[in-house]
Amino acid sequence: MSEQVKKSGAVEILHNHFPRVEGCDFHPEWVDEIKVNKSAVDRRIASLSGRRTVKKEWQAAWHLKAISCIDLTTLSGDDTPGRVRRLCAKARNPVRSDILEALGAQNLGLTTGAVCVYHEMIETAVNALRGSGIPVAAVSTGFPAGLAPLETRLAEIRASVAAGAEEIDIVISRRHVLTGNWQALYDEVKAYREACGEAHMKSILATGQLGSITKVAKASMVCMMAGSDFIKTSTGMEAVNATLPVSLVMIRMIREFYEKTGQKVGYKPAGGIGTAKLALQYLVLIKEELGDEWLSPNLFRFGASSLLGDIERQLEHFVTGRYSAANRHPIG
Ligand SMILES: O=C[C@H](O)COP(=O)(O)O
Repeated sequence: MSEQVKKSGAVEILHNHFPRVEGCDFHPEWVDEIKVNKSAVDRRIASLSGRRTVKKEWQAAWHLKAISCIDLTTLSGDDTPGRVRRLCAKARNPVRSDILEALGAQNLGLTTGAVCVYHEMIETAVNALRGSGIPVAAVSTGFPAGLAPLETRLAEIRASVAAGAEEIDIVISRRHVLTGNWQALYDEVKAYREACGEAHMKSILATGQLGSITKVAKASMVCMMAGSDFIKTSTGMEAVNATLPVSLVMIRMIREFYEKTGQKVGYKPAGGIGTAKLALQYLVLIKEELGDEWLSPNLFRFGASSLLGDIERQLEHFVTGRYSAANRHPIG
């Protein structure tokens, strides 16, 4: 492995051997005191691209790190066991062996962070990933709208855990945020957490539907109080999904929750993150705002269906000097 790739501590695969977030009692005053200065957020994000450029071996190392943090996702009405098996094969071997060898990274044990599917595909994914240590994440609670009856949503979580999902991505009821009913949001997420048992829970806020970034910040805080292991931006199916400004607001809430409780909550931007360049901007933001500890699959994931293909393409360019067609890097 090249010295820089090695020195960067590019990848550590620690699937799920990480304590659950406990959460805490509901503190309405923590929600009331939250205020977000939108222009300050926009200025901070505008300064991001000019502040740090990562080149050559360092860039390759960051790309490998990004891969280790991907929840490789397929959430489509026409998903088939065959597609899910191909996706799982890619999760096990995310980068072509000739590229890894050229990077000297063939012994890294590189995999994606998880594979993310609908409930019906859990069994296929669990079988295809057996022995790899890669967890299966299942979207749940009536994903993406979350408007099934509460008992149905809770039963879906329990069924997905019983089927072998180690991570459950729940969707919150957006109406609780839009009407400012923070107690109802807390109760809902806490009930989801209980239904998850030992499975890790990621709470999807659907930020593009919450009306304002102040509401995003407040909803983030409530979801963490209720015991979310991760907070996640989007289902990938809203009109607006993950953005850097929204991410800054959410990770500052993660920092604030850590300062208040000592509990480390993970972050998962999802939806529309399809290029290696954008992925690196997210990693820089995490590094600068939360520090290196959060740059690990235990505390950071990308929810993405096509990002891996672009990163592999950039890695191939790094080792060969040539760009290949995107269709030479199929995902599933
Ligand atoms: O959570 C994952 C998203 O649904 C994936 O979104 P994407 O297809 O835009 O990468």
